[in-house]
Amino acid sequence: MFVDVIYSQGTPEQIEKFGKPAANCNIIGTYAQTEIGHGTNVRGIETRADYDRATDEFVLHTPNLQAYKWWPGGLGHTANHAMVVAQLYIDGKHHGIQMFIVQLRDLETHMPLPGVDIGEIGKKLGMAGVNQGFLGFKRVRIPRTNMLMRNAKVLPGGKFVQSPASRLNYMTMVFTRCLIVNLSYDCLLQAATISTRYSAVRRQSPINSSDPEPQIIDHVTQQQKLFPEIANGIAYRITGQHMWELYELTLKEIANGDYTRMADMHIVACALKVLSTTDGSFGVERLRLACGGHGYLTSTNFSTLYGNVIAAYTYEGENTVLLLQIGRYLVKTWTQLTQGKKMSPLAAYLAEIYDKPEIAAWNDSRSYLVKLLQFTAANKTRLAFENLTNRVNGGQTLEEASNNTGIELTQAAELHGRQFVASAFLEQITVAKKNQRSVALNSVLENILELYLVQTVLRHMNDILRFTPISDANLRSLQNRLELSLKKLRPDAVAICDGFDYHDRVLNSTLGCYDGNVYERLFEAAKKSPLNQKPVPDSFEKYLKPFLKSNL
Ligand SMILES: CCCCCCCCCCCCC/C=C/C(=O)SCCNC(=O)CCNC(=O)[C@H](O)C(C)(C)COP(=O)(O)OP(=O)(O)OC[C@H]1O[C@@H](n2cnc3c(N)ncnc32)[C@H](O)[C@@H]1OP(=O)(O)O
Ligand SMILES: Cc1cc2nc3c(=O)[nH]c(=O)nc-3n(C[C@H](O)[C@H](O)[C@H](O)COP(=O)(O)OP(=O)(O)OC[C@H]3O[C@@H](n4cnc5c(N)ncnc54)[C@H](O)[C@@H]3O)c2cc1C
Repeated sequence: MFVDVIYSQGTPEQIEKFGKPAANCNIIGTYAQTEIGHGTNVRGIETRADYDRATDEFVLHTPNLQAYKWWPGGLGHTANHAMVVAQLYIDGKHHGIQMFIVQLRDLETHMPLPGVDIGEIGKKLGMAGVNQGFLGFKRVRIPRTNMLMRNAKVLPGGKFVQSPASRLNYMTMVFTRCLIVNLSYDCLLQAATISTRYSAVRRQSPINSSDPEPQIIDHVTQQQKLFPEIANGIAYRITGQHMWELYELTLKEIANGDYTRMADMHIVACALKVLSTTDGSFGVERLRLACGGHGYLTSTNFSTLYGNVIAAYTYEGENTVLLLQIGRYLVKTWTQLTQGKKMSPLAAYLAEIYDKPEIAAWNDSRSYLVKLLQFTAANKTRLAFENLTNRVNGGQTLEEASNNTGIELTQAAELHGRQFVASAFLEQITVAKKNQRSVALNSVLENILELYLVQTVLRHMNDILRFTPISDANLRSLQNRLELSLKKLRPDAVAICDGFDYHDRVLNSTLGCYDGNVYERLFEAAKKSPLNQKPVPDSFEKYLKPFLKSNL
């Protein structure tokens, strides 16, 4: 984030002075925005940067404990620089949040510089490899030229020049949200590889009592735990590529002074970050649970994967807050529809359904499943819009009405995200089929798409049933399609996971190794336990023996 924000929002001189050394790891920076008192509400942060005209410097100051930077990765003991997000004041006048490059530690001794109070924030649920830190400033001075000034500027003498687009300084958060989609599917597909390989090795509970114990992967309920997660991970891998293409296009247009795509890019990044971390977190846990007791051992590495992905549910925009951002966008879009305004491509489906508010008769096509999700998302948006409007008409401010409509707004937002992923996945697979020479690969990918769409529609059936005339026969056909797609995926499941090509060292799991020797690896890992280094632990003489002899 430190490198990205300099390259995307720094001047050429700042890129030369800080960006290149940071990219080369000659300096190590962190992105210090969150404070102990504020994370979501960026505009509420309290660290100050006051411009001193006499010395042409900024004075960075932490006015109180709540203003201490808290959480930035690497800040505790690794970084020697930080991109500090602070409120800018010139002659006491507030000019919003800006970004300031601050050196924190001596480059030779790594000692904190004068006025810098810095340290580590303590043990976490996961991400043991990252030292999160705290940071307080006592009137630390930095040159004026250390404020990122590609967009907003402070000229010598203190004249402030406004950024051409107010949210440009949020673009690094958008970039990181896109990165997090990669992180989420990566964790999910690693967990799917571990759990699928283990399910092909583990034998348990004969299906016919006269038969030998089958591989647990042949229990259909086990397939229902594993295969939808493989489909989810591939869905985010493929739609994530589409998201990155949008991101690169947005950057190109920003470089040409065109900021119009930023709003849609923000919403796409919010949607995919929320859905991929939500599905990634619950998917890793479901895959762990699919391994029975052994899944509870840390040697399986599920806890590391879970710790990594569940953190991303919160950081870079807590998921509920990002859903509310999408909800805000949906209400704004629906308002524009009532005013007859033109829609951007991201909202084209809303315009289509607004103009033609009935859904076509059921058919078994995959595109119909996408239509079901779009129709439901549009009607959830309509309902939220109507209830919010009634609240405003009843005298509430727009903000109060939005808060009171928050539940429906987040539900509409999730469905907006689901239809985005479903339609992008369908589109990408359709394109891939045309370009693909391998018929076998086509049928595997098509079956994964089928599984993804059917399970997503079944997951949201309570909302779909509210707005569409789905019959019992239609529901039965969906259940049959689910069971058929699981059955079709069964012979390819292990090969698909092998195709993700995770090395044993990366999976780092006693259950997920390529050779499938799980019991030997479980036992080998147990033997390495410190508690097994001698037959009688020290605690026997110290505690257990006196306990056994005592008369409680
Ligand atoms: C093998 C693969 C490996 C990959 C490895 C990848 C690893 C990745 C690891 C990443 C590690 C990251 C570690 C974590 C870092 C952090 O957490 S950094 C801190 C992150 N903090 C946040 O994200 C804070 C979240 N809060 C916000 O973003 C904002 O406060 C808000 C919620 C968006 C609200 O902002 P505010 O300024 O109050 O705006 P609003 O009043 O709500 O809306 C005003 C308009 O602005 C529009 N808008 C908001 N944000 C953006 C944006 N980013 N871009 C464009 N536009 C934006 C918003 O839509 C409103 O528009 P209108 O409705 O038209 O007015
Ligand atoms: C592992 C990890 C690494 C991190 N790394 C960094 C980093 O490198 N740099 C950095 O700057 N920060 C970092 N963060 C901080 C992270 O960005 C914040 O934790 C995150 O933005 C959430 O803010 P918060 O913690 O203040 O939670 P809060 O915003 O206080 O959220 C608490 C609850 O309040 C709710 N809430 C908040 N606002 C609203 C609203 N408007 N409407 C409805 N509900 C709301 C939330 O939904 C949530 O349920 C990291 C955090 C973690 C966990």
